[in-house]
Amino acid sequence: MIKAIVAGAAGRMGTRIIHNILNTEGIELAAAFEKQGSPAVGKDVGEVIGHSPLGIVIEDSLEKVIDKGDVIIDFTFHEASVANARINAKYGKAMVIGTTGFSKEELAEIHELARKHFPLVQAYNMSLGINLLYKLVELATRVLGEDFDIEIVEAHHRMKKDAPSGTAIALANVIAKTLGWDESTFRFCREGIIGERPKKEIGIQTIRAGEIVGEHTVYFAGTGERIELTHRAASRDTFARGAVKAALWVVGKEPGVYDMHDVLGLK
Ligand SMILES: NC(=O)C1=CN([C@@H]2O[C@H](COP(=O)(O)OP(=O)(O)OC[C@H]3O[C@@H](n4cnc5c(N)ncnc54)[C@H](OP(=O)(O)O)[C@@H]3O)[C@@H](O)[C@H]2O)C=CC1
Ligand SMILES: O=C(O)C1=N[C@H](C(=O)O)C[C@H](O)C1
Repeated sequence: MIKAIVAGAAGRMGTRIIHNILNTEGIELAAAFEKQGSPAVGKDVGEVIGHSPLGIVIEDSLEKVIDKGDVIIDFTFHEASVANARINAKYGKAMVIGTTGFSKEELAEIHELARKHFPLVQAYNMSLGINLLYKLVELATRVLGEDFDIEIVEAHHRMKKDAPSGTAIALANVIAKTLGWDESTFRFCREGIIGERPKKEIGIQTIRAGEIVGEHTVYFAGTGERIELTHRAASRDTFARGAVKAALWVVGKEPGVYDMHDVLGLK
């Protein structure tokens, strides 16, 4: 039985990840923690996530619980995930990180720590559908190439702290890599007299509204025709299921950086 430690246990994703762990064979909740000072600290995790009591109290740091688990599942905040990866480098537990909003330096540090000290699944989107969408977008980009204008639109709930979404950035990276372009072609917003659209540009636009769980559309617009590839997440359980699958997969792997394509056998 794999023992999981959940970071950000009272958060939107942490809550759904714990429910999914409780409903999945082969994995159990060993511990949960939250940010220092969170009202959830000291409470039974079951009470916090809307479940019957589980006999596990939410702690306020990874260090206090890390000995109890085989894998840490972290969907928190960029700085918190970096701090947790640093702590875990001393223990070598498997890790699943779904957090978004990292700077390049932060992500590079997490990957470097993982390559040396622990197996890590890191992905900005753990749903099966989005991971298939990456493949479909790669194919469409290859076929339609530079003749079509490519734009990404992402929409999320009003509580989301980072923009654009990690998934939108990942989609832009798939497109850029396929075309042999780099990040200088990413165009994050437009305003004013912007002139005609350059050919070598990937637009990335953000909507923040209400309770939208997560939507991504990639437009391929050419002369006389347009293709739109859209993924809509209807519930956070789609991401949580992926995270639990990743946790089951990553325990026992060699130190290194893996993604959901490894987990889902899409490589
Ligand atoms: N990869 C994927 O498939 C998905 C990724 N995400 C990403 O996951 C992250 C979390 O999203 P979401 O659950 O909506 O956000 P929430 O803000 O609801 O949850 C994050 C939780 O982590 C807590 N937290 C912050 N710092 C720490 C810390 N140092 N130690 C422990 N807990 C901490 C927060 O506490 P407090 O509120 O007190 O700050 C909060 O309870 C985001 O980056 C989001 O983009 C989301 C969905 C899917
Ligand atoms: O914050 C969210 O909610 C989500 N964040 C991820 C991202 O930034 O790509 C994935 C998902 O769309 C939900």
